[in-house]
Amino acid sequence: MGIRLGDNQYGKAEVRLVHIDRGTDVHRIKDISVTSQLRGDFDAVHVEGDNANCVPTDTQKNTVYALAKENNGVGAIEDFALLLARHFVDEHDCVEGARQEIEEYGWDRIDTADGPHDHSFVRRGGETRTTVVTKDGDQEWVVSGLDGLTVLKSTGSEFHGYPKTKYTTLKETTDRILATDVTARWRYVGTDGIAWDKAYASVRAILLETFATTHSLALQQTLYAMGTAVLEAHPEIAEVKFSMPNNHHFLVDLSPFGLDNPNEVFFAADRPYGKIEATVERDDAPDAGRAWETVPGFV
Ligand SMILES: O=c1[nH]c(=O)c2[nH]c(=O)[nH]c2[nH]1
Repeated sequence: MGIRLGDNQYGKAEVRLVHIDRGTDVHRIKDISVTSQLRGDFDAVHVEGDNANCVPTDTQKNTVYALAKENNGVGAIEDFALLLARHFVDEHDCVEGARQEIEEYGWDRIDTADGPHDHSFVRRGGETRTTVVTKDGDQEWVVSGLDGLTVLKSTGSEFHGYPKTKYTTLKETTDRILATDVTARWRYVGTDGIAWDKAYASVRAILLETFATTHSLALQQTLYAMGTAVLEAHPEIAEVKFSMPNNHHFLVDLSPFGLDNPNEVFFAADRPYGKIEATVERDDAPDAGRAWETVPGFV
């Protein structure tokens, strides 16, 4: 009987780190969650319980904190994830690759009567910035993105012309609310010379601008327009993946109360919701390699 260990990776998940830059009295805060995973020659620990090659997950956690200090802070999460991945692969012969995932939670300065406060902050909405660095030997891939970018337009959205069957009840509309929570992931080509923070701010702004200014005939069309606008402005990005709920707003029937309701009062349903997912990609994009992998072989 032949049984062997297949694909595997291990590490510490959701290492929460807050770094305060106290360089001046105007402090800066960075708030992240790091999930470190190592890949390599780990047969012995799985098969025999021989830990000689098993870099403890506790050490991986400590490394996250120590490198934040030695690096004088986190910087762009893409740079910090690359730093961690390179550190683990360089430090241990048995570590052949790594997957370093970072989520970043934004904080804004509290606006006081005397202006933005030096060292008091308020969490920025439900939005999260993300990155995943995958390293395999000398090869590196960076996939960045955002979760929870909640947007709504109160007009400028239609939906009609779809097939009708005996089960169709949906009314065609030329004026509806369009609302979604954008989850987006974009794959960078290479890692050198990319101004990660600038690129992130630009992609986010393009997503918002395009959502706002596209007259929508379907959420699918809006999604495609958003991805196209990102790729047109960013040659260093090869593809963008989206997952976007269609957060339905149903017009409430107020006729029992003798009231008409010309697109003013809505029931905001939380479920079920449409779930619209697509990749917008360049037809000449370089191969994605292992960029989208979670566990190799599991995708
Ligand atoms: O933008 C939309 N796309 C759909 O696929 C769909 N399906 C649906 O019922 N409403 C909508 N709206």
